[in-house]
Amino acid sequence: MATSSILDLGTKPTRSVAVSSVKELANLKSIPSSYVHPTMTNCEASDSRPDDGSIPIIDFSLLVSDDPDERSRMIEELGKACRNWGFFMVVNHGVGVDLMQAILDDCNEFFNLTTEEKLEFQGKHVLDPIRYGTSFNASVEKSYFWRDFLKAFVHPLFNFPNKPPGFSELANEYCSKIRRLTNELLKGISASLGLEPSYIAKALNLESSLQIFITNYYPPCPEPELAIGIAPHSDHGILTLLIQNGIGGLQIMHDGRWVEVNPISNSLLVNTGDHLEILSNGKYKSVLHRAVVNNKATRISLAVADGPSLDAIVSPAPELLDSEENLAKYRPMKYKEYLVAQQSNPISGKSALDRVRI
Ligand SMILES: O=C(O)CCC(=O)C(=O)O
Ligand SMILES: [Fe+2]
Repeated sequence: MATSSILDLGTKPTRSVAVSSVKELANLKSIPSSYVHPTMTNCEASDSRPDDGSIPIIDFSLLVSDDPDERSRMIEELGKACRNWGFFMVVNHGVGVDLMQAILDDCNEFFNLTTEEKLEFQGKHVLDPIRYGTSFNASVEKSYFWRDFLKAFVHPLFNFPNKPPGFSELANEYCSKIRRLTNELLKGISASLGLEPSYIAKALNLESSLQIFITNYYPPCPEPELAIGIAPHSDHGILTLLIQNGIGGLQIMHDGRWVEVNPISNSLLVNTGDHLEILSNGKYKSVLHRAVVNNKATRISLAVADGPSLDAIVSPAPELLDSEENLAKYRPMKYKEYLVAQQSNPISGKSALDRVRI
């Protein structure tokens, strides 16, 4: 058994307890001290407000409609959502409800495999194409997240665990649909920036886009107010499309406050990533988000993140720059290097972007 995801819990008795997943901790009465998260003990930073219905909603069927007026209206809405929120819900997206339910069921089945079976998929390096693990990057973290995860690079090459039976086939189907949807959303987003619809796809070489399947497992936590499922961060790619098993927990930062996301049923939740911020020269900022935990029910989420090709060197679109008011705010960097840096360090807000910020 490799040591990288065996956590030393720092419990009071001197003998430390090693676990390879939080699923194994779900029966505790209190959380080990190593799971008390600093962002949660600071009341001001942990305070959140309910979603009051103001999160933008994008009707995908209108974005691809034959009616040019409907399309322009949705492109405008998409631009506003990216500029003001970095987050929106997509409805009428054409990804079947049955498929969404089935893939979430399979994610649950994966986490129900024995520890030994799951550890077969434990990656050792952040670029390993399949990685099962716990927390975020347990080898560099001081306090752990109440979260187990499976990450798989599913495009341009499809890598996936071979169990439970049928999971891989279903994931392939789901991720292809999400990729098509993402590409259409990016056409609209390009247009909303005043660029050719295919601009982003060409600039970031999306034919070989890195698509990552990330499923998160947050079991009930005995002291949810002290622990965090995943600490505040932005995603490194362009867009992430997320679904969940009906249990809430995702929060996004908006106007300086955490907003609890209450998804419209069967919608897909979309957030903008760091590489859209870089390409748009800061017009569309990546959104800070986090997942909180509860003491009642297991939450499962599935985030499918699309990013540039690993070899793409990304910089602000020259069409959005000039020599006066719109100087470049980010330095060019190869996506692969950005990804390794972000994933190798403890997660910390939007600190990965600081490496390229001018
Ligand atoms: O579980 C969630 O709602 C958020 C997960 C997330 O932010 C991530 O996997 O990057
Ligand atoms: Fe995220």
